[in-house]
Amino acid sequence: MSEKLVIGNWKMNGRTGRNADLIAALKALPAVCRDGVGVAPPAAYLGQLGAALAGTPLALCAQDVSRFAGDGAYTGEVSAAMLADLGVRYVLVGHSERRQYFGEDNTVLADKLEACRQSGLTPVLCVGETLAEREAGAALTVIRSQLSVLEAYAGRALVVAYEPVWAIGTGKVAETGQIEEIHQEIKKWLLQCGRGADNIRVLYGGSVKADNAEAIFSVPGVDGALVGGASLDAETFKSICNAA
Ligand SMILES: O=C[C@H](O)COP(=O)(O)O
Repeated sequence: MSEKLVIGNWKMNGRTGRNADLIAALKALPAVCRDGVGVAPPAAYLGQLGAALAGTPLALCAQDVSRFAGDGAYTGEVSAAMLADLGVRYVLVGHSERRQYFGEDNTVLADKLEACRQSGLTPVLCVGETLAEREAGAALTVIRSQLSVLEAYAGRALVVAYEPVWAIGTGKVAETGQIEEIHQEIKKWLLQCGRGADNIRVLYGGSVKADNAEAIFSVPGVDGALVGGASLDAETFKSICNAA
């Protein structure tokens, strides 16, 4: 896709005052940039950001969603319907930190994808290999297995994010050749599954910073970025958005 999408994933960071400053700075981005920019705050701040972003082209995103679609006795959970009610457009599904710390597997993720579909949310399915898997030559096998959850996903709206686990928060960005290879493979897989890969953005994530964003965005097949740490600094995130 030609128009890039950049999502800032704040992870478990933020306080009301700091959030307001960050959003005020992002609202000052040129309109052409704001169209393809999303912010994923912790669930606790979705209401604050929803109000702050209302009427702007900046997209409200969620970092996670409950696998349970209906209201009910699921203490601590936030449903897709609630996210939609708050104005959320994109939801991260299967981020490597959810897979690592919360044991999320394809069974759980299939439910989350379906919950997103039912509420009209666009899931951002995150895939990526660990360093051990890459060194064992298993990167593509792992990614294909993670993508296989899409075989049961009936929704049309979809974004995929390739995030090599070894590049997340480490400062070690994947080489452009590695990024291009995996993005092309993901698109090929999507096509083989009968999905129009031209309509599905594939983002890169993992140590995207102001000084490497332009090179990453120029890699064929890269349709945007999922940015973690660098999205917490307004000026850095703005530089990344401008590079897109
Ligand atoms: O969701 C974002 C990714 O985990 C990348 O994080 P990072 O930019 O801090 O490496």
